Amino acid sequence: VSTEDQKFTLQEVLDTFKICLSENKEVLLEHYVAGWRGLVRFMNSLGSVFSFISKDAVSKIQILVNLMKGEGGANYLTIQSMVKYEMDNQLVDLTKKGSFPESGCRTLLRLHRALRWLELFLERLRTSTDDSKTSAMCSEAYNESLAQYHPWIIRKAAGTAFWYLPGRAVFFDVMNVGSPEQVIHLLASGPEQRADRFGVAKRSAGSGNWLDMDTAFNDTVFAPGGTCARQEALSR
Ligand SMILES: CCCCCCCC/C=C\CCCCCCCC(=O)N[C@@H](COP(=O)(O)O)[C@H](O)/C=C/CCCCCCCCCCCCC
Repeated sequence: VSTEDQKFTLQEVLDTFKICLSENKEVLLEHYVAGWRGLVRFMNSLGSVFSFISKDAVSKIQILVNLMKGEGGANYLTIQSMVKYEMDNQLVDLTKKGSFPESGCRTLLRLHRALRWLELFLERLRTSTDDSKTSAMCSEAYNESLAQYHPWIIRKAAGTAFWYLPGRAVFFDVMNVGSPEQVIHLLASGPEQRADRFGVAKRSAGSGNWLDMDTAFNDTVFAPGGTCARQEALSR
């Protein structure tokens, strides 16, 4: 049995995100990428109807891996060093069809927004009941997060794929953490604990969500002032 085929648990994936955070509170890209690989394995185990979604995640993971392994790899140890390097060297595309569609900043922001969807979805799963519909939970979480960044055609395709999601019991099963009660217990840790778990905690008091990368970018990476414009540009 190859490593790829071995059973994996949600706990392991969450732990991988947890160790993203270095002692000096920087986010280690290597572990962030490893966490994403775990999520892709979950997605792949849910059926081929989601392959267009996992393919996009995989290609974005690959962009980060290529940057980490490339000539400038030393600059891609942490999110903070990556953003500094790309901003200092004008490697970030600031227009919709810019020169750097595969910048680390742009790519990571998109992946990180997807983690916001996951946060919202897992919270719904935690508070759901036996007869709750995963398609509705998924769709609500999507509409509250990623949908605002996606064009109509992607929203439509995502909405269609959600109808093919397995039921709540299957989700609990693939998490591989034990009984439904144990799953709920795992998911029950408060937002602050989850922040640590995913390793991308908010940095400043008063900011919003634990996975609000836009805030994290603001607080930790971009120089004070003028940050909104830069974020806007990255969002395109
Ligand atoms: C045991 C827990 C179960 C959960 C298992 C799933 C875990 C996976 C976590 C997240 C998956 C979402 C990955 C999607 C990345 C999307 C990044 C993105 O926004 N890409 C778009 C923009 O990119 P650029 O064109 O600007 O480069 C791109 O256009 C998107 C293309 C694909 C469609 C994305 C639809 C997203 C749906 C999110 C819900 C995922 C449901 C997965 C099924 C469980």
